Amino acid sequence: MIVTIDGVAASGKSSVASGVARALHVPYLSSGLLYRAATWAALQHGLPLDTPEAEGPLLDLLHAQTQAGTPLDLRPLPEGNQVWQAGRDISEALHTAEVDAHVSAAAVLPGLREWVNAQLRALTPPFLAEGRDMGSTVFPHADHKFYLHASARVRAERRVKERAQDVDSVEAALKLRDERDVRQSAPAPDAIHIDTGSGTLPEIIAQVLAHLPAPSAT
Ligand SMILES: Nc1ncnc2c1ncn2[C@@H]1O[C@H](COP(=O)(O)OP(=O)(O)O)[C@@H](O)[C@H]1O
Ligand SMILES: Nc1ccn([C@@H]2O[C@H](COP(=O)(O)OP(=O)(O)O)[C@@H](O)[C@H]2O)c(=O)n1
Repeated sequence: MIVTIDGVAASGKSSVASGVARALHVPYLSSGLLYRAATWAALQHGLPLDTPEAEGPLLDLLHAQTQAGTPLDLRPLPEGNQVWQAGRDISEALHTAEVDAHVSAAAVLPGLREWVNAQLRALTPPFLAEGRDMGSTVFPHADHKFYLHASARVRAERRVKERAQDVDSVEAALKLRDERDVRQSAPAPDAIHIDTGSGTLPEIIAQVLAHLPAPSAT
């Protein structure tokens, strides 16, 4: 079984995916964390991301890291995905305002989208996958699809607890990222839409689970 959970920035995708995945005893995959990791690697190496010409050097860097035995390694832990590189957990560095500000530029590069999608499609179901285009593009034949949304203010008020910024600037940054991500963020036509502003996290997880078959006893 494949379940996709897509939605706008800070709509609750990874928290909901984690709760559902734990209830079902299956892994969840955070596609956004891979986009963030590639962006972080580019920033570390001083690679520009804001032009179409950025794609070649970025893919070369990712390829070279793989060849050197130090690839960006997504670990789909149920309590929260991590990315490791060269024996180090780099996950914390991926959720900074700097990565937030550059990731959408990287995510428009078609070669980077292929790099992410190939890694996700190489995995064996059952799993949940969360991001923007999991249900529309990457796993169009998924068994169950969800699309999460909430007002920009609600999302900013939640995210501000994770960033050292004020709520107005977090809201402005979220809206800007939504605009920049609009191309890959169209909901799959068969996705069930859920407003995560209208309930607590356990309630939203229960709402998703109500649409899914009960987990097997084994
Ligand atoms: N009802 C809710 N549904 C989803 N997330 C919620 C809810 N209430 C609070 N949150 C919080 O919102 C924040 C953003 O959620 P997150 O899972 O990081 O979103 P995304 O993966 O879409 O960026 C998290 O701190 C999460 O715990
Ligand atoms: N399937 C996906 C997932 C993320 N992304 C990109 O990766 C960025 C970070 O995604 P994320 O899911 O970690 O972001 P949040 O919603 O958690 O803030 C997004 O702003 C998009 O630019 C994408 O293009 N396609």
